Amino acid sequence: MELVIEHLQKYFEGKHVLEDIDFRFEKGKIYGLLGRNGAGKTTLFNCLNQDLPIDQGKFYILDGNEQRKVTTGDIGYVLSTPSVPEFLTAREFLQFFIDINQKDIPNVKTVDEYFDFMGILPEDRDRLLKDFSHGMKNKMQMLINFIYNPFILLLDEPLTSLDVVVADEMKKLLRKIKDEHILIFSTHIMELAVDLCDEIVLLNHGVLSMVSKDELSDDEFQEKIITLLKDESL
Ligand SMILES: Nc1ncnc2c1ncn2[C@@H]1O[C@H](COP(=O)(O)OP(=O)(O)OP(=O)(O)O)[C@@H](O)[C@H]1O
Repeated sequence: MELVIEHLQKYFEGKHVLEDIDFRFEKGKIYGLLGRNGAGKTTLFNCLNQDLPIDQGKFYILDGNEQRKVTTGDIGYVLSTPSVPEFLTAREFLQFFIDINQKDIPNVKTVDEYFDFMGILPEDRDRLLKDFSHGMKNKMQMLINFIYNPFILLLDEPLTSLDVVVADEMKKLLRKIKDEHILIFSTHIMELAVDLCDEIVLLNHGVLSMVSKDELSDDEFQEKIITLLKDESL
């Protein structure tokens, strides 16, 4: 299965942010999306998640020879600024999420099993989410996405605010689930992208392009990416 994007364009008040996104994301891979500040990574995610209307082009899922629309159930989106209902406790939020999505969640576990899985401490489980740190809110967001298990997961700088232990667990988890998913991961941390991702994709001047690693070492590959981003910004 593939996520196919054809000639997608997005403007904001005359600013042409996404000029011609034409790309195929394949199941079974983690894609690292790199681009300079303001390149349009979040805008692309918002378009794919159908939070923003696109101005031109289309995107769809290709399953064998069958094309089908991307539905909201196909996509999970972990935002860089986590958005959680602050007036609920972690337990209330998770229970509510499970209740309303029960029919779409295979092998539902107990709320505490999910908290254990995500490393959310017992003393935090009944606290209001408004008192959670940025990283803890991020963990809650990641958790509901892992539970819902959408085919495509868009991750907008998700590991940046997690502590090193959780970030490492998340990396392992992403590697574990990648065979059945398309994972697109935006980050400014080059080492993370090179370490975690199967493919590096650059967004620059409104266009996506894949960077081939060839026979390069990790260090040489990182140099190549920086050079490309610098050159293309001229
Ligand atoms: N709702 C909006 N209205 C107007 N302009 C917007 C809107 N959202 C984004 N933009 C503009 O689109 C461009 C791309 O923004 P976007 O947030 O997608 O970039 P990014 O690659 O995610 O950046 P960063 O790496 O800094 O987070 C920027 O110039 C931004 O100002």
